[in-house]
Amino acid sequence: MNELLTTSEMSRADALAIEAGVAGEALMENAGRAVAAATLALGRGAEVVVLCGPGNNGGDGFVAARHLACAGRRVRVALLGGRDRLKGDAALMASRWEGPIETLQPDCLKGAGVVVDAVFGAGLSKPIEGAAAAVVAAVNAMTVPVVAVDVPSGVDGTTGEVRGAAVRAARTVTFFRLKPGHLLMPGRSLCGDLRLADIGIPGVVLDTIRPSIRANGPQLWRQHFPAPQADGHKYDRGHAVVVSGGPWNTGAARLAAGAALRIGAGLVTVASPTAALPVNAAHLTGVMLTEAEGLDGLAAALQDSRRNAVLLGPAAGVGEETAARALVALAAARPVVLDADALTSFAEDPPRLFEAIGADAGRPVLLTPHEGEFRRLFPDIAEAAPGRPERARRAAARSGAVVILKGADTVVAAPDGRVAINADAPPWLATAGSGDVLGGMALGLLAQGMAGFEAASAAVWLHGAAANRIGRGLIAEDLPEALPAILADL
Ligand SMILES: NC(=O)C1=CN([C@@H]2O[C@H](COP(=O)(O)OP(=O)(O)OC[C@H]3O[C@@H](n4cnc5c(N)ncnc54)[C@H](OP(=O)(O)O)[C@@H]3O)[C@@H](O)[C@H]2O)[C@@H](O)CC1
Ligand SMILES: Nc1ncnc2c1ncn2[C@@H]1O[C@H](COP(=O)(O)OP(=O)(O)O)[C@@H](O)[C@H]1O
Ligand SMILES: [K+]
Repeated sequence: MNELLTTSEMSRADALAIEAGVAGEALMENAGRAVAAATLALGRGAEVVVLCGPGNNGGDGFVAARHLACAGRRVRVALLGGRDRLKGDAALMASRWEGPIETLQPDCLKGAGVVVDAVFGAGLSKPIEGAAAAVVAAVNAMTVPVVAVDVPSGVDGTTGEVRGAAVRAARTVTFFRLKPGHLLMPGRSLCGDLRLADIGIPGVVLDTIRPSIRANGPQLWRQHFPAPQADGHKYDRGHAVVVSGGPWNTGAARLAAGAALRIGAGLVTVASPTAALPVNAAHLTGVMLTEAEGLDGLAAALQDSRRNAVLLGPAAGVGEETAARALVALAAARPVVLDADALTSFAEDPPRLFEAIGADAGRPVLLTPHEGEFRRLFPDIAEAAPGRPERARRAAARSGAVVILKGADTVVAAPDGRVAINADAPPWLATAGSGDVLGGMALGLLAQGMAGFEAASAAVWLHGAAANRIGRGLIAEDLPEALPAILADL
């Protein structure tokens, strides 16, 4: 059930269900009935105003209106555009609505105690303007609960972006499977409480559609998650290496190293420039320390093949020195996580990085950019691709790396096209050093042999889960400490 369907995949699901013998009319009837059921308890008997658009979303609205009226609610219906524009099942459902149909405009909302928003759903094809925009503004100025049908009108179901204007709903009822736009920002913040209704589309249609986007959660990677063996040795759980910045910039590497150890790497070593050895030594206990001065020093530290995964970037400094170190790490035939300054250091010449990744396509490389770092490495993709999942997917395909595009709605994409969207992280996770901890968590999972996409998705989810457990007041140092309880629950 963690598949997410783009709007075009959803219309394919609809068509395949109809091909398999389910009546389109029945799908719409079930959808509208589910909306009515989700609306009935709201507004304590107050009048419901159902706002219908010219397509099938409006058709669902007509069905909901009929069921609400049958259940004894006072209901008014307003339609955008003439009734003669309605086609197919939507026209049929409008004909089954026995009450009057008003013209959609802000005045229709007078006296409403609950609003059902059935203006636009999956068929949103352009920015909302004119009369529809005026109604959206009027709805959002009210304090009554709004139930959105499929998506809040104005939210793009595939990208979560607002086109022109969008309704802010208290509840959203969608059908068959969630859509990416329910989890991506700002869409997620406009949906309110999300409900998923079964409308009779058989699950087997997914075998044909093969959706590539999923909601991130343990279902996606639990079976790949490393479990310590009773007779295991610490070396069986990998030896992760985190490259430290200079003497004034060492904290980020230690945060990452602590997270790698907490998530189960058998050993973790900070590889430090000579001048930073004393400060690192003064702070490290379970994490080990080794000298890695300059490029030769790093290459020498990575000679030991038991050191089987490397993270570079946190507080590394932007410039040629860091870019060259990243190339040394990538040349050493083991999983690599590149974060922060290691990404920005390739802003002048991103293909140089992608070539080095491509030189050994067999091992996983993770890139962990936030939006700003992403734009520096993939400026054209950031400009042109519609929505964060597509941006991350194109970046992964181009770079050959798993891309973790960080934010409130972190997206993980693999070069083979798989995408996971994370929707559970709380806003207090945005705090100094939290990205370094995420890099360390991903590193620790790679060191334990987890595959790239699964390691990245698991790290992102556990990072958010740790933040939820800690609550407000979180600082980055707390995140690794919260992991044991979450791992125990997995
Ligand atoms: N698929 C399924 O399994 C099921 C789907 N179901 C329901 O169907 C919904 C999708 O229906 P849909 O495809 O008819 O699209 P919908 O959202 O009603 O809008 C299309 C109309 O709006 C118009 N329009 C668009 N944007 C506009 C704008 N900015 N400003 C002005 N006009 C604009 C657009 O005009 P056009 O683009 O043609 O010019 C067209 O007339 C889906 O969300 C779900 O609720 C359920 O019944 C159960 C089964
Ligand atoms: N509004 C938000 N809600 C939830 N998580 C967020 C939000 N904003 C940022 N994050 C997360 O916080 C972390 C910040 O990482 P990053 O940008 O690298 O910051 P830093 O460099 O300070 O560590 C990322 O994991 C990101 O996904
Ligand atoms: K809607």
